[in-house]
Amino acid sequence: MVIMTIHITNLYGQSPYSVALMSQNLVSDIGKMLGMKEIGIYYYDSSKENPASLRTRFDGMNAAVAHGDTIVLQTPTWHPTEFERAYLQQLRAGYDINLVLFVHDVPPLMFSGNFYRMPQVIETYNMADVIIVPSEAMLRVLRENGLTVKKVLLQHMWDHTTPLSWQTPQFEKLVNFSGSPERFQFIKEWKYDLPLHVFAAPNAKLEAPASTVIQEEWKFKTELLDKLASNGGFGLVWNQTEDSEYYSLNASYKLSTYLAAGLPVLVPATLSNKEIIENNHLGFVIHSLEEVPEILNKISQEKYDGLVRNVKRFRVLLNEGYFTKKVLIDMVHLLFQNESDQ
Ligand SMILES: O=c1ccn([C@@H]2O[C@H](COP(=O)(O)OP(=O)(O)O)[C@@H](O)[C@H]2O)c(=O)[nH]1
Repeated sequence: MVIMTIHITNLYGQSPYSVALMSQNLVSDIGKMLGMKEIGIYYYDSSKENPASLRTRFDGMNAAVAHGDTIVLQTPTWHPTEFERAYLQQLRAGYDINLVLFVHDVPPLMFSGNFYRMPQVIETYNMADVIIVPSEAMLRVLRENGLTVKKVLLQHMWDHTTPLSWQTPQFEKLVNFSGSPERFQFIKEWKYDLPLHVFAAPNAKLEAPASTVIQEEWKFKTELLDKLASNGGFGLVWNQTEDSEYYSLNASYKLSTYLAAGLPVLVPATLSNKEIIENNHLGFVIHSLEEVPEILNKISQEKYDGLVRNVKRFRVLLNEGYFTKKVLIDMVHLLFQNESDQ
Protein backbone atom coordinates (compact mmCIF):
# COMPACT_ATOMS: atom_id res chain seq x y z
CA MET A 1 0.00 0.00 0.00
CA VAL A 2 1.35 3.43 -0.92
CA ILE A 3 0.90 5.81 2.00
CA MET A 4 2.30 8.93 0.40
CA THR A 5 2.73 9.71 -3.26
CA ILE A 6 4.90 12.60 -4.40
CA HIS A 7 3.54 14.32 -7.48
CA ILE A 8 5.62 16.68 -9.57
CA THR A 9 4.31 19.06 -12.21
CA ASN A 10 5.75 19.19 -15.70
CA LEU A 11 5.21 21.71 -18.46
CA TYR A 12 3.81 20.80 -21.89
CA GLY A 13 2.85 22.74 -24.97
CA GLN A 14 5.71 25.22 -25.34
CA SER A 15 8.00 25.33 -28.36
CA PRO A 16 10.78 22.72 -28.57
CA TYR A 17 13.25 25.63 -28.32
CA SER A 18 11.92 26.56 -24.90
CA VAL A 19 14.59 26.21 -22.22
CA ALA A 20 11.83 26.44 -19.57
CA LEU A 21 10.32 23.31 -21.09
CA MET A 22 13.67 21.49 -21.21
CA SER A 23 14.46 22.31 -17.60
CA GLN A 24 11.03 21.28 -16.28
CA ASN A 25 11.22 18.02 -18.26
CA LEU A 26 14.63 17.36 -16.77
CA VAL A 27 13.46 17.83 -13.16
CA SER A 28 10.32 15.82 -13.72
CA ASP A 29 12.27 12.95 -15.33
CA ILE A 30 14.57 12.81 -12.32
CA GLY A 31 11.58 13.00 -9.97
CA LYS A 32 10.04 10.04 -11.80
CA MET A 33 13.29 8.10 -11.36
CA LEU A 34 12.79 8.66 -7.63
CA GLY A 35 9.24 7.28 -7.80
CA MET A 36 7.28 10.51 -8.22
CA LYS A 37 4.16 10.80 -10.36
CA GLU A 38 3.81 13.50 -12.94
CA ILE A 39 1.08 16.14 -13.16
CA GLY A 40 1.10 17.64 -16.66
CA ILE A 41 0.45 21.38 -16.98
CA TYR A 42 -0.46 22.51 -20.45
CA TYR A 43 0.78 25.90 -21.65
CA TYR A 44 -2.02 27.92 -23.26
CA ASP A 45 -3.66 31.30 -22.80
CA SER A 46 -5.35 30.63 -19.48
CA SER A 47 -6.14 34.30 -18.87
CA LYS A 48 -9.42 33.88 -20.76
CA GLU A 49 -10.54 30.68 -19.06
CA ASN A 50 -13.52 31.12 -16.75
CA PRO A 51 -13.11 30.07 -13.09
CA ALA A 52 -15.51 27.10 -13.35
CA SER A 53 -13.70 25.51 -16.27
CA LEU A 54 -10.35 26.25 -14.61
CA ARG A 55 -11.54 24.34 -11.53
CA THR A 56 -12.54 21.40 -13.71
CA ARG A 57 -9.15 21.50 -15.41
CA PHE A 58 -7.41 21.44 -12.01
CA ASP A 59 -9.61 18.53 -10.87
CA GLY A 60 -8.45 16.60 -13.94
CA MET A 61 -4.81 17.40 -13.17
CA ASN A 62 -5.33 16.23 -9.57
CA ALA A 63 -7.12 12.98 -10.39
CA ALA A 64 -4.39 10.88 -8.75
CA VAL A 65 -3.89 13.12 -5.69
CA ALA A 66 -4.97 11.79 -2.28
CA HIS A 67 -4.84 13.04 1.31
CA GLY A 68 -1.32 12.87 2.72
CA ASP A 69 0.39 13.27 -0.66
CA THR A 70 3.09 15.78 -1.55
CA ILE A 71 2.84 18.04 -4.58
CA VAL A 72 5.92 19.69 -6.09
CA LEU A 73 4.95 22.61 -8.33
CA GLN A 74 7.69 23.60 -10.76
CA THR A 75 7.33 27.34 -11.07
CA PRO A 76 6.95 29.46 -13.11
CA THR A 77 4.42 27.51 -15.14
CA TRP A 78 4.54 30.60 -17.43
CA HIS A 79 0.84 31.04 -16.78
CA PRO A 80 -0.22 34.21 -14.96
CA THR A 81 0.48 34.08 -11.21
CA GLU A 82 -3.29 33.92 -10.66
CA PHE A 83 -3.31 30.50 -12.36
CA GLU A 84 -0.65 29.11 -10.01
CA ARG A 85 -2.32 30.62 -6.97
CA ALA A 86 -5.76 29.28 -7.94
CA TYR A 87 -4.23 25.83 -8.49
CA LEU A 88 -2.50 25.79 -5.11
CA GLN A 89 -5.62 27.14 -3.36
CA GLN A 90 -7.72 24.37 -4.88
CA LEU A 91 -5.19 21.77 -3.76
CA ARG A 92 -5.09 23.17 -0.22
CA ALA A 93 -8.88 23.36 -0.01
CA GLY A 94 -9.46 19.84 -1.32
CA TYR A 95 -6.72 17.80 0.30
CA ASP A 96 -4.56 17.52 3.36
CA ILE A 97 -1.29 17.66 1.46
CA ASN A 98 2.29 18.94 1.58
CA LEU A 99 3.11 21.66 -0.91
CA VAL A 100 6.56 22.24 -2.36
CA LEU A 101 7.47 25.00 -4.78
CA PHE A 102 10.53 24.41 -6.93
CA VAL A 103 11.34 27.91 -8.17
CA HIS A 104 13.33 27.98 -11.41
CA ASP A 105 12.85 31.62 -12.29
CA VAL A 106 11.22 34.60 -10.61
CA PRO A 107 9.64 36.54 -13.51
CA PRO A 108 9.33 39.89 -11.62
CA LEU A 109 13.12 39.79 -11.17
CA MET A 110 13.84 38.76 -14.75
CA PHE A 111 12.16 41.74 -16.35
CA SER A 112 12.21 44.97 -14.34
CA GLY A 113 8.91 46.05 -15.93
CA ASN A 114 7.29 43.13 -14.10
CA PHE A 115 8.60 43.94 -10.66
CA TYR A 116 5.24 45.31 -9.59
CA ARG A 117 3.98 41.69 -9.65
CA MET A 118 6.40 40.65 -6.91
CA PRO A 119 3.90 40.82 -3.98
CA GLN A 120 1.53 38.46 -5.78
CA VAL A 121 4.33 36.04 -6.59
CA ILE A 122 5.61 36.08 -3.01
CA GLU A 123 2.09 35.51 -1.71
CA THR A 124 1.93 32.39 -3.87
CA TYR A 125 5.37 31.20 -2.70
CA ASN A 126 4.26 31.66 0.91
CA MET A 127 1.65 28.94 0.44
CA ALA A 128 4.44 26.33 0.32
CA ASP A 129 5.64 24.06 3.13
CA VAL A 130 9.05 23.82 1.46
CA ILE A 131 10.50 26.09 -1.18
CA ILE A 132 13.47 25.27 -3.42
CA VAL A 133 15.28 28.31 -4.83
CA PRO A 134 18.30 28.53 -7.15
CA SER A 135 20.78 30.27 -4.83
CA GLU A 136 21.49 31.92 -1.50
CA ALA A 137 21.39 35.32 -3.23
CA MET A 138 17.93 34.60 -4.63
CA LEU A 139 16.76 33.55 -1.18
CA ARG A 140 17.99 36.86 0.26
CA VAL A 141 16.08 38.87 -2.32
CA LEU A 142 12.91 36.83 -1.80
CA ARG A 143 13.19 37.27 1.97
CA GLU A 144 13.61 41.05 1.51
CA ASN A 145 10.41 40.96 -0.47
CA GLY A 146 8.42 39.10 2.14
CA LEU A 147 9.09 35.37 1.75
CA THR A 148 8.18 33.70 5.04
CA VAL A 149 8.47 29.96 4.23
CA LYS A 150 10.76 28.48 6.89
CA LYS A 151 11.87 25.32 5.13
CA VAL A 152 14.13 26.29 2.27
CA LEU A 153 16.54 24.37 0.02
CA LEU A 154 19.01 25.61 -2.55
CA GLN A 155 19.24 24.05 -6.01
CA HIS A 156 22.78 25.41 -6.71
CA MET A 157 23.05 24.14 -10.26
CA TRP A 158 21.13 22.66 -13.17
CA ASP A 159 21.83 19.10 -14.18
CA HIS A 160 22.23 18.09 -17.78
CA THR A 161 21.30 14.46 -18.27
CA THR A 162 21.70 14.39 -22.05
CA PRO A 163 23.98 11.49 -23.08
CA LEU A 164 27.49 12.89 -23.03
CA SER A 165 29.76 13.61 -25.88
CA TRP A 166 32.91 11.55 -25.40
CA GLN A 167 35.03 13.89 -27.49
CA THR A 168 37.73 15.65 -25.52
CA PRO A 169 37.61 19.37 -26.29
CA GLN A 170 40.83 20.75 -27.72
CA PHE A 171 42.35 24.11 -26.98
CA GLU A 172 41.16 26.54 -29.63
CA LYS A 173 41.18 30.29 -29.32
CA LEU A 174 37.42 30.60 -29.56
CA VAL A 175 34.39 31.11 -27.40
CA ASN A 176 31.05 29.30 -27.59
CA PHE A 177 27.87 31.01 -26.49
CA SER A 178 24.41 29.52 -26.42
CA GLY A 179 21.66 32.13 -26.33
CA SER A 180 19.70 34.44 -28.54
CA PRO A 181 21.24 37.67 -29.96
CA GLU A 182 17.90 39.32 -29.14
CA ARG A 183 18.45 38.78 -25.45
CA PHE A 184 22.21 39.10 -25.27
CA GLN A 185 23.25 42.49 -26.57
CA PHE A 186 26.99 41.81 -26.32
CA ILE A 187 26.77 39.47 -29.36
CA LYS A 188 25.91 42.47 -31.56
CA GLU A 189 28.79 44.39 -30.03
CA TRP A 190 31.46 41.65 -30.20
CA LYS A 191 34.64 43.47 -31.15
CA TYR A 192 37.34 40.99 -30.25
CA ASP A 193 39.62 39.26 -32.66
CA LEU A 194 38.36 35.89 -31.50
CA PRO A 195 35.58 33.78 -32.97
CA LEU A 196 32.35 33.80 -30.97
CA HIS A 197 30.23 30.77 -31.94
CA VAL A 198 26.59 31.56 -31.22
CA PHE A 199 24.02 28.77 -30.86
CA ALA A 200 20.53 30.20 -31.16
CA ALA A 201 17.08 29.38 -32.55
CA PRO A 202 16.71 29.89 -36.34
CA ASN A 203 14.42 32.92 -35.90
CA ALA A 204 17.02 34.72 -33.79
CA LYS A 205 19.78 35.19 -36.37
CA LEU A 206 21.66 38.47 -36.69
CA GLU A 207 21.26 40.33 -39.99
CA ALA A 208 24.85 41.47 -40.39
CA PRO A 209 27.03 39.93 -37.69
CA ALA A 210 30.67 40.88 -37.19
CA SER A 211 33.01 38.59 -39.14
CA THR A 212 34.15 37.03 -35.86
CA VAL A 213 30.58 36.08 -34.89
CA ILE A 214 29.81 32.63 -36.25
CA GLN A 215 26.14 31.75 -36.19
CA GLU A 216 25.74 28.05 -35.56
CA GLU A 217 22.58 26.11 -36.37
CA TRP A 218 20.33 25.32 -33.41
CA LYS A 219 21.18 21.84 -32.15
CA PHE A 220 19.20 19.55 -29.89
CA LYS A 221 20.58 17.56 -26.96
CA THR A 222 23.55 15.31 -27.80
CA GLU A 223 24.08 17.05 -31.13
CA LEU A 224 24.62 20.31 -29.24
CA LEU A 225 27.05 18.73 -26.82
CA ASP A 226 28.96 17.07 -29.70
CA LYS A 227 29.25 20.33 -31.58
CA LEU A 228 30.36 22.30 -28.51
CA ALA A 229 32.96 19.64 -27.73
CA SER A 230 34.24 19.52 -31.30
CA ASN A 231 34.47 23.33 -31.43
CA GLY A 232 36.67 23.23 -28.30
CA GLY A 233 37.76 26.43 -26.56
CA PHE A 234 35.51 27.79 -23.82
CA GLY A 235 31.81 28.18 -23.04
CA LEU A 236 30.78 31.69 -22.06
CA VAL A 237 28.09 32.77 -19.61
CA TRP A 238 27.44 36.47 -19.89
CA ASN A 239 24.72 38.86 -18.79
CA GLN A 240 21.98 40.32 -20.85
CA THR A 241 22.41 44.09 -21.07
CA GLU A 242 19.06 44.81 -19.58
CA ASP A 243 18.31 43.38 -16.14
CA SER A 244 21.86 42.11 -16.16
CA GLU A 245 21.97 41.19 -12.51
CA TYR A 246 19.66 38.22 -12.94
CA TYR A 247 22.59 35.79 -13.27
CA SER A 248 23.61 36.77 -9.76
CA LEU A 249 20.37 35.14 -8.59
CA ASN A 250 19.35 32.28 -10.88
CA ALA A 251 21.08 29.06 -11.92
CA SER A 252 22.23 29.41 -15.53
CA TYR A 253 21.14 26.55 -17.74
CA LYS A 254 23.80 27.15 -20.36
CA LEU A 255 26.51 26.86 -17.72
CA SER A 256 25.54 23.22 -17.24
CA THR A 257 25.25 22.66 -20.99
CA TYR A 258 28.88 23.72 -21.52
CA LEU A 259 30.14 21.63 -18.63
CA ALA A 260 28.17 18.61 -19.85
CA ALA A 261 29.87 19.08 -23.22
CA GLY A 262 33.22 18.97 -21.42
CA LEU A 263 34.08 22.63 -22.03
CA PRO A 264 35.81 24.84 -19.48
CA VAL A 265 33.82 28.01 -18.87
CA LEU A 266 34.19 31.77 -18.61
CA VAL A 267 31.64 33.17 -16.16
CA PRO A 268 30.85 36.63 -14.79
CA ALA A 269 32.07 37.49 -11.30
CA THR A 270 28.45 38.19 -10.39
CA LEU A 271 27.30 34.63 -11.17
CA SER A 272 25.26 33.16 -8.31
CA ASN A 273 27.17 29.88 -8.27
CA LYS A 274 30.62 31.06 -9.31
CA GLU A 275 32.10 29.35 -6.23
CA ILE A 276 31.33 25.99 -7.80
CA ILE A 277 33.41 27.03 -10.82
CA GLU A 278 36.24 28.35 -8.66
CA ASN A 279 36.31 25.50 -6.14
CA ASN A 280 36.34 22.84 -8.82
CA HIS A 281 38.69 24.75 -11.17
CA LEU A 282 36.30 24.52 -14.10
CA GLY A 283 37.31 27.74 -15.84
CA PHE A 284 37.73 31.46 -15.17
CA VAL A 285 35.67 34.05 -13.36
CA ILE A 286 35.84 37.33 -15.30
CA HIS A 287 34.79 40.90 -14.57
CA SER A 288 34.59 42.17 -18.11
CA LEU A 289 34.58 40.71 -21.62
CA GLU A 290 37.91 42.49 -22.14
CA GLU A 291 39.45 39.66 -20.12
CA VAL A 292 38.39 37.02 -22.66
CA PRO A 293 41.13 37.70 -25.24
CA GLU A 294 43.68 38.19 -22.45
CA ILE A 295 42.91 34.74 -21.02
CA LEU A 296 42.77 32.98 -24.37
CA ASN A 297 45.99 34.52 -25.57
CA LYS A 298 47.83 33.66 -22.39
CA ILE A 299 46.62 30.22 -21.36
CA SER A 300 48.97 27.30 -22.02
CA GLN A 301 47.95 24.01 -23.58
CA GLU A 302 48.75 22.22 -20.28
CA LYS A 303 46.57 24.58 -18.26
CA TYR A 304 43.69 24.16 -20.71
CA ASP A 305 44.01 20.37 -20.68
CA GLY A 306 43.99 20.49 -16.88
CA LEU A 307 40.71 22.43 -16.91
CA VAL A 308 39.23 19.90 -19.35
CA ARG A 309 40.20 17.08 -16.97
CA ASN A 310 38.52 18.88 -14.05
CA VAL A 311 35.35 19.39 -16.10
CA LYS A 312 35.34 15.75 -17.17
CA ARG A 313 35.35 14.68 -13.54
CA PHE A 314 32.76 17.21 -12.37
CA ARG A 315 30.26 16.73 -15.19
CA VAL A 316 29.41 13.22 -13.96
CA LEU A 317 27.31 14.95 -11.30
CA LEU A 318 25.30 16.81 -13.93
CA ASN A 319 24.97 13.92 -16.30
CA GLU A 320 23.65 11.60 -13.61
CA GLY A 321 21.31 14.29 -12.27
CA TYR A 322 22.85 14.45 -8.80
CA PHE A 323 22.06 18.11 -8.06
CA THR A 324 18.37 17.52 -8.72
CA LYS A 325 18.28 14.13 -7.01
CA LYS A 326 19.94 15.65 -3.96
CA VAL A 327 17.57 18.58 -3.65
CA LEU A 328 14.49 16.38 -4.19
CA ILE A 329 15.63 13.88 -1.56
CA ASP A 330 16.56 16.68 0.88
CA MET A 331 13.07 18.05 0.27
CA VAL A 332 11.48 14.82 1.53
CA HIS A 333 13.66 14.90 4.67
CA LEU A 334 12.86 18.52 5.29
CA LEU A 335 9.13 17.85 4.98
CA PHE A 336 9.10 15.01 7.46
CA GLN A 337 11.78 15.98 9.99
CA ASN A 338 11.85 18.78 12.51
CA GLU A 339 15.38 19.94 11.88
CA SER A 340 14.70 23.06 9.95
CA ASP A 341 13.91 25.95 12.21
CA GLN A 342 16.26 28.06 10.14
O1 LIG B 1 21.43 25.27 -30.40
C1 LIG B 1 21.03 25.35 -29.23
C2 LIG B 1 21.17 26.54 -28.46
C3 LIG B 1 20.69 26.54 -27.14
N1 LIG B 1 20.10 25.44 -26.62
C4 LIG B 1 19.65 25.44 -25.22
O2 LIG B 1 19.43 26.76 -24.74
C5 LIG B 1 20.08 26.92 -23.48
C6 LIG B 1 20.43 28.37 -23.22
O3 LIG B 1 19.28 29.03 -22.89
P1 LIG B 1 19.28 30.33 -21.99
O4 LIG B 1 20.15 31.37 -22.62
O5 LIG B 1 17.85 30.70 -21.75
O6 LIG B 1 19.92 29.77 -20.65
P2 LIG B 1 20.36 30.52 -19.31
O7 LIG B 1 20.03 31.99 -19.48
O8 LIG B 1 19.58 29.87 -18.18
O9 LIG B 1 21.83 30.25 -19.14
C7 LIG B 1 21.28 26.01 -23.55
O10 LIG B 1 21.72 25.63 -22.29
C8 LIG B 1 20.74 24.82 -24.34
O11 LIG B 1 20.17 23.88 -23.47
C9 LIG B 1 19.95 24.30 -27.38
O12 LIG B 1 19.40 23.29 -26.91
N2 LIG B 1 20.42 24.29 -28.66
